[in-house]
Amino acid sequence: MVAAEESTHAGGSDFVVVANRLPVDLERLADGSTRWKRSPGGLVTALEPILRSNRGAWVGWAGVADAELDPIVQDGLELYPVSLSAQEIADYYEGFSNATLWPLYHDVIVRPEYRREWWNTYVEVNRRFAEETAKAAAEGATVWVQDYQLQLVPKMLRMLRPDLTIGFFLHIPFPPVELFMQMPWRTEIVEGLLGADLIGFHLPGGAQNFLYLARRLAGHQTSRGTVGVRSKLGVVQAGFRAVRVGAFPISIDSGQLDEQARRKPIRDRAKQIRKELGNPKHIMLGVDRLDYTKGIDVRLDALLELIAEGRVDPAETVMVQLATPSRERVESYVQMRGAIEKTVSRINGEYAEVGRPVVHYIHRPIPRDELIAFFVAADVMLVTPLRDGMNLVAKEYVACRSDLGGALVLSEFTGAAAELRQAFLCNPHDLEDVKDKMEAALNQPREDGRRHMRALRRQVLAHDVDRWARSFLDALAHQGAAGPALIAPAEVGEPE
Ligand SMILES: O=P(O)(O)OC[C@H]1O[C@H](O[C@H]2O[C@H](CO)[C@@H](O)[C@H](O)[C@H]2O)[C@H](O)[C@@H](O)[C@@H]1O
Ligand SMILES: Cc1cn([C@@H]2O[C@H](COP(=O)(O)OP(=O)(O)O)[C@@H](O)[C@H]2O)c(=O)[nH]c1=O
Repeated sequence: MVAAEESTHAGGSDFVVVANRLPVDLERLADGSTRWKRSPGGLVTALEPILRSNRGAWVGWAGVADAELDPIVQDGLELYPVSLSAQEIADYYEGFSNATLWPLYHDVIVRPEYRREWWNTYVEVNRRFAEETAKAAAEGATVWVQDYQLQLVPKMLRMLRPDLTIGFFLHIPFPPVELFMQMPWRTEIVEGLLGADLIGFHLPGGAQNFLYLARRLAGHQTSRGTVGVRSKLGVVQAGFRAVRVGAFPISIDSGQLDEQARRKPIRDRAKQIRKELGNPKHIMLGVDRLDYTKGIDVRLDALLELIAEGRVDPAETVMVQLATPSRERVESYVQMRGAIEKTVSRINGEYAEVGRPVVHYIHRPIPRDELIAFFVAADVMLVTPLRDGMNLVAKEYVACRSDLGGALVLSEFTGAAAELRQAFLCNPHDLEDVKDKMEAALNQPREDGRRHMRALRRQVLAHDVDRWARSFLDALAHQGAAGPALIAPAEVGEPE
């Protein structure tokens, strides 16, 4: 860990976001030139508008190896690039972040690998992020550290810069205690997070799990009672410091998306998409990073069986799967891509006609406007993750449907399912349930669909990303002391 004596001088930013990635990736082109492109994933979707409205700075990796870049202002955002070598990307990003933490925190859908060399690099890289942040932040600044790649940064940063107010938000699920206990460096991670003043999770269950671990692994007293949504924060009494723990479900800029989706060029493009797909009766849509957590295989298997059983007619139904490439050098991702592409070929091999595929599969990032047009065009949106922290795509689909058309099939194992109760909720581990919900969504009477979509939209439009950020940052700004009712580590018991 970083020694307090190494303290760096304060920088100029009063509000600093620290995330593994910058909101833009540096792309090296074949002719040797470079350009910036939008980074993948929902974290960037959510945080970019917040940073813009707070006029803050963003510390993160530029997405390529060995890029020694000076701080830059890019499209109005102040960016502080952190350089990673090819070996660090392999050990810290692909290794510890995405082959250890990612599967462990997503219910061990694939087996996490525990390797000391990955852990050592994770510590080193977290230290570098803490040091870069210490340079960027002004005296007394607020720093908001993001996600599982940077769980040690809060403690390291506090040692460097005790003057800062530090928040941490976890964008992926925090696992059940019995799974987290597998982690060889479990105590270091809990203590790393406890360097923050406020730790946020999407759901109360994650916050509750963390409180239990703070008692059991770090030996601290914690508050009693259940954590609420944006209310009833939990407290860990870490020495003289009270660290607060809460649930803050993330969202999207729903008002802006609603407005964009109403524009004529988008609506025209949506009509054109329908036409290009052969004006089928039903369009089903999936939009995901190509990740094994997303359940793309589940929806393809369900479609295959529905067609085979005569419950879906391939002559009048198409599925579009937009799949952004993701973590392509991690072995489990390579395997999953092979399996998904095989199923796409099988469905098309068995049921497509010349010029009329049943599944349209696109494996490249889709520009924002095009994505919105797909949301407007789709009759049924398929969101079937085996586990997902939130899933912004589900909320984006709803925000784009001011026409009250469309239907959402949504896995119960997403954070979004806690809010979007009027969706066709399904258990992705139960293929018959997924099939039933897909069939029901395809055949939903129009008036029922309009009623469901109206209720879904009420939720998404009232709970936007601004509300998420405000509720977290307000709680961070108003630190309170721990109440009298604390549970001592000796009373550790079972997780609530
Ligand atoms: O940076 P990558 O490795 O390419 O991955 C992209 C992002 O994926 C994850 O997103 C999560 O955050 C979303 C917003 O809170 C949430 O809706 C989703 O459920 C999560 O999976 C990851 O957590 C980010 O750090 C990555 O940038
Ligand atoms: C496929 C695709 C997606 N997007 C955008 O990316 C994010 C995804 O966020 P979500 O929370 O659903 O999941 P992860 O963070 O990836 O785990 C969402 O805003 C999509 O609209 C995109 O811009 N382009 C794409 O091709």
